[in-house]
Amino acid sequence: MNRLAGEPGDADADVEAAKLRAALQSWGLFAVTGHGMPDPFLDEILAATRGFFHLPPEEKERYSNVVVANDGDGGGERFQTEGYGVDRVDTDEQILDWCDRLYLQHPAALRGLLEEYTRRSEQVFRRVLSATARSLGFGEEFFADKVGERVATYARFTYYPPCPRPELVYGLKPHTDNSVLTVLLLDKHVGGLQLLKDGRWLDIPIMSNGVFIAPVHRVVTSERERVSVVMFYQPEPHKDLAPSEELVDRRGAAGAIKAKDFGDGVWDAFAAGERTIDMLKVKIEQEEANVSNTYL
Ligand SMILES: O=C(O)CCC(=O)C(=O)O
Ligand SMILES: [Fe+2]
Repeated sequence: MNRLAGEPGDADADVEAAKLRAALQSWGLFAVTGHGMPDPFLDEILAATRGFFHLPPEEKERYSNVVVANDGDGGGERFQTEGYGVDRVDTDEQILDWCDRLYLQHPAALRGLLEEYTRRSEQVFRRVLSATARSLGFGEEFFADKVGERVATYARFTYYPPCPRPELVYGLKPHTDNSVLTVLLLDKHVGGLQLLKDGRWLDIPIMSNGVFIAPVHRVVTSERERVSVVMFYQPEPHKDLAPSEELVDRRGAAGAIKAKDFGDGVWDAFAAGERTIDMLKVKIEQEEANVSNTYL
């Protein structure tokens, strides 16, 4: 991490940025070292995560992502993105995942740790973002300006229970994340994360630090339990998502979509097992159709 920082024109930082670019273009994932977060601190986060998921079901249900529906229809239940439980199930055909999640709500035991982790991993995120811009020959603020000062950070804790038939079910089905960058804190003892590269699924070896992910990935189950803590970084909700003019020859048909609209739809893509980028293309086309209809 430290080597990525440098004044404009700093040759060492340029060399590191070029390595970063190569990693992002070929793999979309890399291990982060030198981030300054001590191992005991990261261990504590993983232990607290495991501790939460080991609580009796009735304790965890206090954070449930299924809540009473206040839709005036006389009761019923409704899924909300936040909270503890399995992901939303839309159809009988949907591929289910062998995991429990805790998203955006944080029990007291995790809160303090998460605040500290949020502060420190945002520094990692910002440094990588600047280096990414640098590696493409832009000023360090190039992407940071697009993301905004108050980056939206979503923390997700995932528990993969021991699975007696790992050959039958994924921990998490193949997907891409919808974040600018994802910082992933991996279980130190049990692997399972796999990455799709040139049509083949490759195991990501266990590393003691976080990694960043952009490509299609999935998690396989095993007979041992596993946890992970994921931080998704997204632009401020009012920001436009669009290809940077500097990065495309011609803007062509690609339009913009609000970061919020994109984020709101990501569950649909995940539940359907679709790539987020494909969904983004469809959304942009729809938005453009709506705009042109307005002017007809
Ligand atoms: O648990 C992992 O290693 C990956 C989790 C993940 O890909 C996600 O939550 O989007
Ligand atoms: Fe993911």
